[in-house]
Amino acid sequence: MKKIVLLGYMGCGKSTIAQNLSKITNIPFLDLDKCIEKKANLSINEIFEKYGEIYFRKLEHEMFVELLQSDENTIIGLGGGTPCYANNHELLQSENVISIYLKASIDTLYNRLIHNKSKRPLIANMNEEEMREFIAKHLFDRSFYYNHAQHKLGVDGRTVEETVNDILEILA
Ligand SMILES: Nc1ncnc2c1ncn2[C@@H]1O[C@H](COP(=O)(O)OP(=O)(O)OP(=O)(O)O)[C@@H](O)[C@H]1O
Ligand SMILES: O=C(O)C1=C[C@@H](O)[C@@H](O)[C@H](O)C1
Ligand SMILES: [Mg+2]
Repeated sequence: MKKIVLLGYMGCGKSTIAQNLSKITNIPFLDLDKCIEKKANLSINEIFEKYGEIYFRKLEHEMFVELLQSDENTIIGLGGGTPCYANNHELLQSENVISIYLKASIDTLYNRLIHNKSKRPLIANMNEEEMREFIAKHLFDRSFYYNHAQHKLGVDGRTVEETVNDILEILA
């Protein structure tokens, strides 16, 4: 069964794009962060606070493998860090997977995340200057893993509809 896997940095639009793609294609969408929250019965913030990031990464890997093994066609929106831990980046190239990196610039990410950081524990407590520098360095470190995706789509200046259409072209 095919899995359409969307990946990229926090705020690149994985959840938003996946929801819209799901409506058009009628393929169910599963958000990895939400699946982890449901299984743990805790928010991502609570998992980080109570058990730490390493434990979160373990749950994240297990849930990613579980979602890939289901025998349904699904759209999976990864967490921002998912490809960068365990061997998750290798799973992006599995046979039944179509993986798509939603590639956003530092400016796009900063402008989106500055208004929307409270539910993202890695940046929740940063001021504006710290956040810009953090995103720049972090994106650089993570790009190696994101670039294991089979397809890359630039999302700067693109509307949700345009990006969804770009994905439909990849799937055609
Ligand atoms: N053209 C666009 N495409 C996608 N999202 C957009 C766009 N313009 C604005 N946004 C907004 O960017 C924000 C971040 O998007 P979203 O939460 O989908 O990102 P994410 O990649 O799922 O982040 P996270 O990894 O933290 O879950 C949302 O508030 C969304 O509405
Ligand atoms: O970029 C990251 O490492 C994260 C992104 C979010 O989707 C969550 O998975 C969590 O907040 C960690
Ligand atoms: Mg999301």
